[in-house]
Amino acid sequence: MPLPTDEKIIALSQQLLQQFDTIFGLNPGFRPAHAKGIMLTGTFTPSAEAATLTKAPHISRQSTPVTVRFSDSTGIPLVPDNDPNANPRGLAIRFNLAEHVHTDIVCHSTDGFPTRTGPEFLELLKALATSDPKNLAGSPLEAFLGSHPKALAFVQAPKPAPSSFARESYFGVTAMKFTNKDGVSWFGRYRIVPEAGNDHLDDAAAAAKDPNYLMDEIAERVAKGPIKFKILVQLANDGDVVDDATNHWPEDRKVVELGSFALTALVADNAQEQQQIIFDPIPRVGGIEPSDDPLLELRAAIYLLSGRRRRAA
Ligand code: HEM
Repeated sequence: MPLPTDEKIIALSQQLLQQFDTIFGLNPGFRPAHAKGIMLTGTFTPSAEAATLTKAPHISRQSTPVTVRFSDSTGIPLVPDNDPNANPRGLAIRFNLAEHVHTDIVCHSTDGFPTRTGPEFLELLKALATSDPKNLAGSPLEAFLGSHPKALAFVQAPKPAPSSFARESYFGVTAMKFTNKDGVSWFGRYRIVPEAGNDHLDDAAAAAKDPNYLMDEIAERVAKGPIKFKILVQLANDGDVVDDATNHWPEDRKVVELGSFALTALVADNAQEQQQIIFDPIPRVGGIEPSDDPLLELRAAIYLLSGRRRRAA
């Protein structure tokens, strides 16, 4: 996971990290976003049709060990799981191909993102830091959302709390370019879908939950049996915009099943492993390349810089 050499990306990454620190405070050893989480291990099995889409190594093997991290939003390590700001939830998946060789998927539970670029996202964070969410009239946040309809749509999109991390769907949001062994390529976006089905709580039911209900529930669930998800890829048609995380493709687009994974255990030394692992939004594996979406290289730099800081804490 190399750091980009582009100094503008590094400078913007540092500014974004600083802005998260301003909003959530400094919490050494924790992530500045998606701070509260839990890690599990399991196995990925490719589908029969996956090889038509990509020649990636985890698709040509019978199975691959995976490590996943479920998380709440915000940079607050003790955010209550039933705090409305804990949405969207995060899911990061690592396919362990060999010792120190891996490829990741990083996704969250809302299908989209508020801004197309990093500088715009920084503007949004700055507006957030200088506005009172309970009194938006005349605030910088109101001005930003008023002039950025996609950001407004993201903020207004329903984000109900799930009854379990295992009853939520997660979206890759940024498109990837998949290439099969014949050299044929498609752009696609990941969708991670729970075998148990989606199940969301209404506000009253969420408010009545324990502040640690999601972390506790997933530990209890995995002790009883495997937790399964399908990994799907929604494919772009020719002409669809493939470099803009705020742009949705119509629901009639073809969806291919890449495979499924079953989680079977909690990671031992969970807190220590969470501090160590740094997920990478860029796949860095043959057969799956990043699209030109400007968020990808920026996020790869930020997650690495942030992860180094976390490890050193
Ligand atoms: C400019 C856009 C974005 C910025 C600045 C940003 C920032 C961050 C930062 C600073 C972290 C902590 C990384 C670490 O310390 O390891 C993080 C983690 C995370 N982000 Fe983003 N993010 C962005 C876009 C996205 C998008 C589009 C998604 C969903 C597709 C997403 C999902 C996640 C998830 C799931 C994690 C937790 C990963 C883990 O468990 O280690 N982020 N983000």
